[in-house]
Amino acid sequence: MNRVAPTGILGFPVTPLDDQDQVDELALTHNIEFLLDSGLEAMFVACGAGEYHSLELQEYESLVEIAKSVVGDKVPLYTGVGGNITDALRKAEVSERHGVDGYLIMPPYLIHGEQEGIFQYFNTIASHTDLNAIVYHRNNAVMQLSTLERLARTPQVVGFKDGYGSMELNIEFTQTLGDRFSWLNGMPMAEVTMPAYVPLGFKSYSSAISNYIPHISRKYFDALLSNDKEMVNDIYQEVILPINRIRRQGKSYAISLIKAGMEIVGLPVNSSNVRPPVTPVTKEHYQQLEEILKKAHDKYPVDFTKSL
Ligand SMILES: O=C([O-])C(=O)C[C@H](O)[C@@H](O)C(=O)[O-]
Repeated sequence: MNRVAPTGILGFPVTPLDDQDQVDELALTHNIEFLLDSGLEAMFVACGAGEYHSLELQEYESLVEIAKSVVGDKVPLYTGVGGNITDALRKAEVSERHGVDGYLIMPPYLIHGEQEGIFQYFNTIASHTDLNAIVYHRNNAVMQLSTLERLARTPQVVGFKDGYGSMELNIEFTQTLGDRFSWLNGMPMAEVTMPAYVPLGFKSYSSAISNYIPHISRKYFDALLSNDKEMVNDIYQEVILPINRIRRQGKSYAISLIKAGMEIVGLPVNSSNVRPPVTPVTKEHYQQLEEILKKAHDKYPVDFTKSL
């Protein structure tokens, strides 16, 4: 097992649902192919953006199976596990059976734990299979350094994904644990905070907007890495900030705004089809996103150039 977490722009495909609330498998295949063709460096299926919270085991398994058949060995494939720990262990087994590279361990369901409990939660799931594991640091799974240091002794744990946003903790972690982990930015619309994360050694991020404008995510990340401040600023002002202003206005826009963006650019997703408590984007926000994307495509037409 290659004990290295993926770096670069990480794709988090949504789970397309049809009008009968069934997973639209053809659409999922198409969308993953689109992300691969756009040069994303890894695929994370059935995670937050993939409506993990609402998937039953059979649906989960078919998502993993489809993703594996499309992704093959082209890029690393990760799944989401977490929530209810018993359920997470079953999903970890499914992931292993289908030969994926690893899983992202999302926070426990609802309950808050002490640091010992958070350690046990992550460690139990990470050591349950031989797959790589990335721990998702956010909400009710916020760690102190000593907890992360303990997890560093578990070989399966290859990555730390921050969705909490404490720069103090991030600096403490990266300074102390350095190369032991790959550091992933998993903040809401991670492009927004990536300029602050790159200097700390975060070499990758989960990108919601890469589901519909992957070429702009790429241009932005390349500009960040090459210190092209003008390009970073242009894309920030023209695309990232305006989309994020909409994103902040909807509690479930981490999912439904992605589906809206995909529908607007012509990908096979019905943005009204989401599962509660997620709600679709309002008409007003949908139209605002349409305008932003139109301008963005005029200024940054699609090209499939992968960074070297
Ligand atoms: O678990 C997940 O789906 C993610 O972390 C990806 C999201 O797109 C996240 O980066 C966000 O909320 O923008």
